[in-house]
Amino acid sequence: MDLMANTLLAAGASPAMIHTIEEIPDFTPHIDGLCINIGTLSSTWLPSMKAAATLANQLGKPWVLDPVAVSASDFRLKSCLELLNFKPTVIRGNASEILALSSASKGSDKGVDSSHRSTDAVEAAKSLAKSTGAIVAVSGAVDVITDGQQVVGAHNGVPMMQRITATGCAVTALIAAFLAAEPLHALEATASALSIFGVTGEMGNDLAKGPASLRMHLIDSLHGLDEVAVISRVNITNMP
Ligand SMILES: Nc1ncnc2c1ncn2[C@@H]1O[C@H](COP(=O)(O)OP(=O)(O)OP(=O)(O)O)[C@@H](O)[C@H]1O
Ligand SMILES: Cc1ncsc1CCO
Ligand SMILES: [Mg+2]
Repeated sequence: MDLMANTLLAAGASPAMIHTIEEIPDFTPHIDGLCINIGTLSSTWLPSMKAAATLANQLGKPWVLDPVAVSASDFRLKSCLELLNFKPTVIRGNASEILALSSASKGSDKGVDSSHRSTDAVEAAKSLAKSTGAIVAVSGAVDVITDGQQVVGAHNGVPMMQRITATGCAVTALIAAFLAAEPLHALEATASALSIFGVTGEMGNDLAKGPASLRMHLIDSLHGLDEVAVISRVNITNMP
């Protein structure tokens, strides 16, 4: 939650981290985008997630689902499948998560980190996009983004981003912010958020000594990002 909120602030967005069901009706009308993350799922938070998604849909606001460790327990898998009925605009997960969600099955994965490559989840991502109507993004060395037909790759980032917890959660939150700015262009917003986050990882890595200082320099790089760095570094391609 810390990294997610600070990533959003560095990008110029205005985060609020809300869990209590009593607060959903008061907070949700103020949103421009919603991020639902099941990382620390509980049986009391799930109804709040459904209530927030319902309101976002009624308000015509985009929302993003992060299916953290979806295949690690029956409760997570069932909860995620239920959340899909609330029509997320975008689903962003690592390859293991997208493979499991697409096949609606529990895997052999041990937890929140991926044991698959994003490029091995392209067909699963396309299938999930087609069955849900969502844009599906698979993070990894190449971030893969698809609407079920078109597939694009965002090639920025550094491997050490995997050594900081919640970089995936943070980029999902950034996708929500980009969707809030470009609600009619969900695929472009998603690819841009992933690419920009990767660029700030690259810039941060140039200054970092390890994961802890990368975390700090990544946030600083996002805060200080300018058009020159974006234009010279962003690397998004069509994938066959
Ligand atoms: N090998 C890599 N090379 C470059 N960038 C990477 C690599 N692996 C991950 N990334 C980047 O790190 C970020 C997090 O992606 P990752 O796939 O690790 O998410 P995740 O498993 O959901 O993370 P978490 O659960 O810790 O939030 C993304 O921006 C992704 O592009
Ligand atoms: C480590 C961890 N545990 C639940 S959520 C989370 C952050 C990475 O997904
Ligand atoms: Mg994750």
